[in-house]
Amino acid sequence: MSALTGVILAGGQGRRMGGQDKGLLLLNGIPLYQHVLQRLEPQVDIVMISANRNIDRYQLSGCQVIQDAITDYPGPLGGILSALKVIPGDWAVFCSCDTPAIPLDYVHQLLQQKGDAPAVWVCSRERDHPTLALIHRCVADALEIYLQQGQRRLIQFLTEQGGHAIQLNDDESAFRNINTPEDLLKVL
Ligand SMILES: Nc1nc2c(ncn2[C@@H]2O[C@H](COP(=O)(O)OP(=O)(O)OP(=O)(O)O)[C@@H](O)[C@H]2O)c(=O)[nH]1
Repeated sequence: MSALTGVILAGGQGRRMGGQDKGLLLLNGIPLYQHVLQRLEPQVDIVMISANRNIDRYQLSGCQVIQDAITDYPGPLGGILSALKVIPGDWAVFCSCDTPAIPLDYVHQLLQQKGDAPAVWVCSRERDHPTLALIHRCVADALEIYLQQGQRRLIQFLTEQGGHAIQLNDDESAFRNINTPEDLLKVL
């Protein structure tokens, strides 16, 4: 397999967080995206960060920062498309910047169980987590058309491409994501 790139999705608007850049919020004194970076880095060959503001702060991590080609906050699929266009290998594995306790083997589990699918994503016992996804760059052209049509639904797109969910049985706390100030207080 060619180089596997991990991509931290940190390009959202954070409306439920009052418009703050969620990836830079401090959890135990460390920016949220750094928690993800620490857990993702050992699982992949390269890490890139998908961000649309505070680029210089994300660059301090030493990772390449990719900005969305579509500029009006197209949602996670916009970050996924921009990343698929620049990764050096065939596959990228994605993770939201707001999920600081991702399993240390989720990439391994996705790789082991993907079969021939061009895209797989995590589901836990409770729900789907489509921003924890392993995606082949062959879907990039179809994704560009999907976004040009104004469509934004991640699971729908991945399913149309022949993708499927893979269930991981880790404790639900591994998949907890932080969307609101209350969520942040709960994990502090
Ligand atoms: N590159 C990129 N990433 C995004 C975009 N929108 C969301 N994301 C990322 O995708 C993940 C899930 O995003 P959400 O929590 O649904 O959206 P959000 O904009 O961060 O927050 P809300 O505005 O409160 O929904 C987060 O890691 C976001 O940073 C976008 O337009 N571009």
